[in-house]
Amino acid sequence: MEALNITNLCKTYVVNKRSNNVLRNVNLKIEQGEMVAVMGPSGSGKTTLLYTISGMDRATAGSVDFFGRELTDMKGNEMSDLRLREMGFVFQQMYMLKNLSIYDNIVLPAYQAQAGHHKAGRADICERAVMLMKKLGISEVSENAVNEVSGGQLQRACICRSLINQPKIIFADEPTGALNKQSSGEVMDELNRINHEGMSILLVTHDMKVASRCERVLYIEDGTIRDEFALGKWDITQDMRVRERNLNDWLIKLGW
Ligand SMILES: Nc1ncnc2c1ncn2[C@@H]1O[C@H](COP(=O)(O)OP(=O)(O)OP(=O)(O)O)[C@@H](O)[C@H]1O
Repeated sequence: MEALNITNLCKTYVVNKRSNNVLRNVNLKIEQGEMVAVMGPSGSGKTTLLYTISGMDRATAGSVDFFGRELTDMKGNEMSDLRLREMGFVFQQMYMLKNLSIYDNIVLPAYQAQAGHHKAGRADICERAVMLMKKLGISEVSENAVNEVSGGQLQRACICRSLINQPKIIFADEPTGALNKQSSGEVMDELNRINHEGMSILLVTHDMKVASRCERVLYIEDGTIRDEFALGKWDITQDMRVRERNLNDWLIKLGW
């Protein structure tokens, strides 16, 4: 089944009466369980694509079918609700609330999703958070404040937060952009693991190492998908250097 079917997606920003056609007729399908990277030059529209697909920005034209539902004509509150319950987000700037512990940050979206309902589900939420923190190796910092953990731990906490409502897809915008090489590798190990468990992931990156762990890489230029490269699903037995080399050769041909 397709997680996303995007047809003729356009996004135009108007600033000081000047139009900037940032996305121009983007067509794209993402299968359920796929892990896809978006690369391309700075300003080519990568983040805009992620924001427009996920309804954080309104599309100017075109269609976004998300598991059989059209998103572009959804009302604002309906869209926010769907984002909260069915989409997970991981950003370069981690946007954690500084006055809350790591645990409280992780459970917050689940409490939001429960607002108006009775509190019986709180034990479930706690169980899910504990399980996720264990899985991502951050149990020991669960009560720490946001400024008392490393960048890698913080990003792993953000991944826990993105998963707390059991979404259908994860959107990640430069998830390793603020991390050193080792933490970046650890965060990607987790995203790969989550993907192997069936989660669909669409991520934006400038980093070839990150993209080479994805199944498919899209190259966006001037707001259109110029080309794509199928790497196949990564598994631990494959030589990452070969994937990186193949991806690098393709990117060089595109003038990256
Ligand atoms: N909210 C906005 N209002 C007006 N213009 C915007 C807005 N967001 C992005 N843009 C413009 O859209 C274009 C694409 O921006 P976008 O952030 O999508 O590029 P990108 O490919 O993600 O770039 P980078 O790799 O540098 O992060 C740029 O020209 C940018 O100035």
